[in-house]
Amino acid sequence: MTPNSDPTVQPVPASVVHTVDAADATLHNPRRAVVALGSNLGNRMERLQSAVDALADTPGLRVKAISPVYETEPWGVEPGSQRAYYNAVVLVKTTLPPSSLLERGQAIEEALDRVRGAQRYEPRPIDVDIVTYQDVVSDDPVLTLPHPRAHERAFVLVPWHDVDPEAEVPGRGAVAELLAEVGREGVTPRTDMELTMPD
Ligand SMILES: Nc1ncnc2c1ncn2[C@@H]1O[C@H](COP(=O)(O)OP(=O)(O)OP(=O)(O)O)[C@@H](O)[C@H]1O
Ligand SMILES: Nc1nc2c(c(=O)[nH]1)N=C(CO)CN2
Repeated sequence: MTPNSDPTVQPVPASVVHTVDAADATLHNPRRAVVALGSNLGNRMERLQSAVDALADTPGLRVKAISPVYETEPWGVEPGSQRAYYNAVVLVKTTLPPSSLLERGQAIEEALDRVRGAQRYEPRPIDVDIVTYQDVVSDDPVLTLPHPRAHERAFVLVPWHDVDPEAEVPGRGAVAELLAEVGREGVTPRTDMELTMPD
């Protein structure tokens, strides 16, 4: 049969070819993302591990590294007003676009009993923040990249530096340098605890 002899076969518009090719490229081209986890309500370690398990269980996402766990002083609230957080950072590779990664993080928060209160920085059983997605820089308030406060948070920089000492915060500089500026105060390693990669 000659290419156009079947009248039911329509030519594929160039825009569709382009979109499909782009999606295909994404499938073969996973992106690096950094996800920060925090918990200061309920069983903090159990929540962090459940969040790691749920991330690892996400189609199109692979967990590449899990940082040590740190016990950290609550940031951004009156000293002594909240229980300490446990924090960790997870490096992932994913074919999900940034918006889907954010949605997945929020679905994990909900599944682990996170209820959004009226006040900022309320205690929470789990927080899943997208710290970076490849080198993307965006000021969209729904998903700001890199996370707008990550560069000033020792509870993010310390565990991130452990798993990727060469890391950079796009537009802000090297994690090692940012960490030297911020310092490690209030961020204590919990060497008695370890998050594990699910089987
Ligand atoms: N990089 C990001 N990661 C996660 N959420 C983000 C990001 N950028 C913007 N957001 C938006 O921030 C909103 C509030 O998120 P959340 O309640 O987790 O904030 P928070 O953890 O209390 O504070 P912070 O953002 O300072 O860590 C979310 O609904 C989300 O749309
Ligand atoms: N130590 C610590 N402090 C915080 C944290 C956190 O994860 N760790 N998360 C916050 C809101 O995202 C506010 N303050």
